[in-house]
Amino acid sequence: MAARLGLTTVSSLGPRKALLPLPVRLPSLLSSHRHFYTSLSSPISPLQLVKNLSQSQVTMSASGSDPSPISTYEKELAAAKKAASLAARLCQSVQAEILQSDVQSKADKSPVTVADYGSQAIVSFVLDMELSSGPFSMVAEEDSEDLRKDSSKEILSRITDLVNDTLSTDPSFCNVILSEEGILSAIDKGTSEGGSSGRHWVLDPIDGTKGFLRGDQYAIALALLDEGKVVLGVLACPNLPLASIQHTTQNVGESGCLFSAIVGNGAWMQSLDEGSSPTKIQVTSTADPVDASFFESFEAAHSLHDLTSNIAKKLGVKAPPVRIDSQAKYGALARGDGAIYLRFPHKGYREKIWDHAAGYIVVTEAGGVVTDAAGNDLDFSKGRYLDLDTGIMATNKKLMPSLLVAVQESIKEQQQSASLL
Ligand SMILES: Nc1ncnc2c1ncn2[C@@H]1O[C@H](COP(=O)(O)O)[C@@H](OP(=O)(O)O)[C@H]1O
Ligand SMILES: [Mg+2]
Ligand SMILES: [Mg+2]
Ligand SMILES: [Mg+2]
Repeated sequence: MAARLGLTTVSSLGPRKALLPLPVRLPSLLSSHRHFYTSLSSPISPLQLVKNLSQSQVTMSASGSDPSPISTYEKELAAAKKAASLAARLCQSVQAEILQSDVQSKADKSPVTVADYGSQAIVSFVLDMELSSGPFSMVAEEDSEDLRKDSSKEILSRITDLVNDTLSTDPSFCNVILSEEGILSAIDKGTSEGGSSGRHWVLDPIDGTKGFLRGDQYAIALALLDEGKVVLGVLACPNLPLASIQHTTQNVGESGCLFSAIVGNGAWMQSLDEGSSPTKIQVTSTADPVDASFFESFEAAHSLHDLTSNIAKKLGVKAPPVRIDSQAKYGALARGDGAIYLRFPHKGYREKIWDHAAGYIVVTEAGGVVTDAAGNDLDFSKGRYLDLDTGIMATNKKLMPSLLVAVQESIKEQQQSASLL
């Protein structure tokens, strides 16, 4: 099985559109979006713009292999897929030519790139445009604080170009040009605290930034919370092979997967290519740990590899761990490439909801189970952080009881040996 999956071929974006000298004023019909624009590349009436947007919304039919029946969150799912796919397109163009100057360090020393910011701006903008009715709340990883500093002028200009270039590839947004202030305010729509009431989008614009920088796996992870529950999730994984990664150590064949799920409607996967159709996916049905293999973080700083290998040994797993970055692990698990995902961060680390919400619903709708180390369901209703016992594990329903025992025994042993030191 793949120990590390590499980079796929990526395409570059086309040339920037020239700006018209006179900004077009948008009437009150679009007032909530007005701050986004400096100008439009050709005159277009607001009504036409609204029509273009609604025509572009993809609706899923209940026929063939498509998900059925049409559910409550259908419109939101179409918007989420569109937003994540466009963000993936932006990320692919940056990963193709990643420059050291495009990388910044956040206050906590974690890396953030022009693609993290650009992806967040695109998703925020597209969701807001496609679902313009009602209040919009989003809990997202990035904010604009560092970008508003004088030292970030160049980087902000690059992000603005990237976002506009990417939007220009979509027929519904090809006449839209965002200003730098529009980019900053789109990013800052992600500052919600979430919680147990109302609807909140949850976004990780690039999950696995370290993998992204290495040219490995990453994901654009977008979910919707409704009254504190995850009801919809989309995971765009541009570098994940479409074929199973169970038996290969190489990144062979075509890559670019879009996973999606609506509560009660199963989990689905399709190619990130335009016009692809989703097919239903399911977790593996294996009940024998000897046949099982497990995923974990590539980064040892993100999960205790010693502890997870002890858990796997106790359970009877024979295969070595498959270490890949990001929530691509949840996607691969949901389609049965492996049987278990283990994540046991170092003491004191607090998990954030955007690192798990989309992966959680994709796996649970594929028939899997995701819990903390005590076997409790994950609670996404407590704000920006997950409030949980020790770690996170995901597997199928048959393996979960023995996995829980192995996890609890291993944790106890680890605590005992720590107390002897
Ligand atoms: N010390 C730590 N322990 C656990 N997770 C951590 C961590 N430091 C960062 N992370 C999280 O791990 C995520 C990546 O997970 P993975 O290891 O599965 O690729 C990061 O998401 P970002 O890349 O979005 O910042 C970040 O939120
Ligand atoms: Mg993340
Ligand atoms: Mg991230
Ligand atoms: Mg990060």
